[in-house]
Amino acid sequence: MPLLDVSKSSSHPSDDEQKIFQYIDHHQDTFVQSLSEWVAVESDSIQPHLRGNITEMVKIAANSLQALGATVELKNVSSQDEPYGQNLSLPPVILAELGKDTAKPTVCFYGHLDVMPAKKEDGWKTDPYTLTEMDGKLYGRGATDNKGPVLAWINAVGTFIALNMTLPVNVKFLLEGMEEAGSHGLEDLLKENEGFFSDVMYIVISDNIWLSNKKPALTYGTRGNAAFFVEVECCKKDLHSGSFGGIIHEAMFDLVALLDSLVDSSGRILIPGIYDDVANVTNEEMKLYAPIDFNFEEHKANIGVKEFLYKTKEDILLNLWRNPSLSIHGIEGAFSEPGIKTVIPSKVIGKFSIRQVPNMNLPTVESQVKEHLKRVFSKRNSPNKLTVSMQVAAKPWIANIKNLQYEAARRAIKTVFQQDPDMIRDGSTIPVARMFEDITKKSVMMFPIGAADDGEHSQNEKINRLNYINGAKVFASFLLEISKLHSGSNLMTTS
Ligand SMILES: NCC(=O)N[C@@H](Cc1c[nH]cn1)C(=O)O
Ligand SMILES: [Zn+2]
Ligand SMILES: [Zn+2]
Repeated sequence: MPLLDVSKSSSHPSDDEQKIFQYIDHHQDTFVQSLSEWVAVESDSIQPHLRGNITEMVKIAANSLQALGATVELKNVSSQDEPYGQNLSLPPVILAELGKDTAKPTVCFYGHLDVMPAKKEDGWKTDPYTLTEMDGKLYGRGATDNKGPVLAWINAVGTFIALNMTLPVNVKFLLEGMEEAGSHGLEDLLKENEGFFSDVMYIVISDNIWLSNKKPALTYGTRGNAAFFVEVECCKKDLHSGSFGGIIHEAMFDLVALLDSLVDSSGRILIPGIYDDVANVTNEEMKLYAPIDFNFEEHKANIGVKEFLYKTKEDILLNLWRNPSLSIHGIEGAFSEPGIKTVIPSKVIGKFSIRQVPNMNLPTVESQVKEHLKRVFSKRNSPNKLTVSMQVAAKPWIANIKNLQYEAARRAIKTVFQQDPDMIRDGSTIPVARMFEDITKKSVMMFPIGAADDGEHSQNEKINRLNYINGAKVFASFLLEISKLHSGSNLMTTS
């Protein structure tokens, strides 16, 4: 039975790696300039009127891949997006490939080119679409989620080509532009292009962050997401609260009561049955938590909270990674600008989502949520109209860390960062991870390069220059390692 001979994994860069790392160091300003050009495109997938920017961003990325000599296809997505009941076309998805050597393994990298909304007025120190460097940190929307890591992959592959070095593996790229909205249309696209994955052996995603500001990590699980709209309508149009307040059942009264029924002050979800299918924690799983380097004070300082809901490292990680959580995101239709507008909104939509985990089932979650909200609403004897809909349905993902690509990534991290990674899960959702496994049956690994304090989705999102540059190095080293491991040169046979 072949086993990995870990003792042979060196942390000293090979001659090829030294040449590659030197090239990356010498070209770091060019790489930062490319990131600046990418960040300048407001490729926001949440606001429908900005959809054209995503297509522009897709074309820029396609050009970068073509410049490497890749064969690039822009695939139209057959399904339509339906925000607010309007049909809107979806941006194309990039399928690209470099190398077709049947003797080499094929690694496919997935990334996304869209970003979360950002406005300077939200509390950014700098313009979110002007990459700005301060103290070695590159601030800008998408810097870490996910334009920086996508470019780090392109820079890693580009370095082999610039140095006239043979790529150690065949490389494919799948880059999409709707991830932040829940990867609309991607499932259909994967099904329509199964042939693209026929020779792919490993799929890598670099769309999350480490658990620490300094210590690298590899990720083996993410939660899913079931996002809901709960809409209450009380009248045909907004009303003067002096003329009508006190005589009608206001939509906001109902909505606030509904939202308040979802979760208690300890963070426990109050929807009956929601915890029934959550997988039990095994001893083997608990053993993975012990060596993790989790710094409470650093984590609190990164986000500016006084305390967490839980007191121990284990409880925090269990509740972040493998227990469900419910968050309330906002209310559409309610006045939220500065000042006070003395109006009764006619229709309000509460938005919340449940990060679900193995072995929760999405249709079950959907009916539990709908039943619960209907029950709470019926007790209020309100004449208003209630509509509940599930807007995003993304499944959780969990990997086998014994897979060869985890060993290759661990070795690459050891070479570039001179330490072993934390083996972590992530509370957020990358919808495509589980889609890939379900549709292509290929194994997926998450290989983050961003630090815990990068502020994904938040104000002042950033990536450290060092992480971005070392990201290119560690990805290049990974390609060399996977090729070595694959060819068996580092495999040991035991009887
Ligand atoms: N970096 C990954 C990420 O932020 N993913 C989004 C995806 C999503 C889930 N529901 C809607 N979008 C996330 O919020 O986890
Ligand atoms: Zn992302
Ligand atoms: Zn994101």
